[in-house]
Amino acid sequence: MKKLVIVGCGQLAGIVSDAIVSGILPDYDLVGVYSRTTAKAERLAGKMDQHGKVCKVCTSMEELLALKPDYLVEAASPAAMKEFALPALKNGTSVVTLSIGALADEKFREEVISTAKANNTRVHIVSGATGGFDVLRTAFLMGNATATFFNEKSPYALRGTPVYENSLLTEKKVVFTGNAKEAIDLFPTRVNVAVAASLASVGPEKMQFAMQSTPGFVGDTQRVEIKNDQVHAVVDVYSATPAIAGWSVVNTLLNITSPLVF
Ligand SMILES: NC(=O)C1=CN([C@@H]2O[C@H](COP(=O)(O)OP(=O)(O)OC[C@H]3O[C@@H](n4cnc5c(N)ncnc54)[C@H](O)[C@@H]3O)[C@@H](O)[C@H]2O)C=CC1
Ligand SMILES: O=C([O-])CC(=O)C(=O)O
Repeated sequence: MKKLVIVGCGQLAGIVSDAIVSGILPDYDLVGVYSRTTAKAERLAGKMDQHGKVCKVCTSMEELLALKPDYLVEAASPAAMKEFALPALKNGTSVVTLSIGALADEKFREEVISTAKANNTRVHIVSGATGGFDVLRTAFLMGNATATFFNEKSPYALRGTPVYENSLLTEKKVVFTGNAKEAIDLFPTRVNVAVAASLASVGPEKMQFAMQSTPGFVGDTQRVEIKNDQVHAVVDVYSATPAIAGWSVVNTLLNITSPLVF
């Protein structure tokens, strides 16, 4: 059995813990959880307890890592990923991350890579709200690739960001164009998906990114397009809710222990 812990006990973490309870991840014991709001970690651990599973509520990262987990699911935020990835990797704990935006910072990414190598650990980048990383990587490896990313969302999903204005409630507008690095700098918790697709292919600086706000739109469209001399591939995912990102963690955890790897 692999020892698993979760950092960040919100909506997506709940999908992972439900998968454990329902027996979809039989190779994992969820031994500990940690969240900034301890009540959320207690709620998640309480659910495990109801199903006869012992899961410790930790009040610090040190306490969580002292459980010597094999895998840590990061479902908190890119800021949390920046804070916790290196201590986890040094602890012998591999990281499965949703907050891939943290890795757009090249210096941090290089530190993560060297720390993982030195400690025989790995960072697993989940497909999140998109997918097709196999075809993106393959087309990139063939050479001469260019790639673009398009995200469509509701104006309500942009409240609290620098691009929000009331006119978005009635007018369709492309609110941002730039590269994936610039996008995550402007929307630090909302475009992890674009950074992930860029790391699988042309890199954060070379992935062209556009975000469109559409009145009345529900959910998200994430469309990645890659072209080289021979290949033109489009990965176009619409999702009514962010649940797909939580399920992509379940998929990655399954792949880690499966004899057949996708
Ligand atoms: N790769 C992808 O396609 C996607 C990635 N995400 C990422 O997944 C993360 C989790 O998403 P949700 O579950 O919807 O968010 P949420 O807001 O429901 O849950 C996040 C939880 O983490 C906790 N948290 C935040 N910072 C923390 C810290 N430094 N230490 C400990 N706990 C901390 C919060 O208190 C909260 O309980 C998001 O922040 C985002 O970065 C979300 C959607 C798609
Ligand atoms: O727009 C979305 O739903 C994807 C998202 O939150 C992210 O990539 O962080």
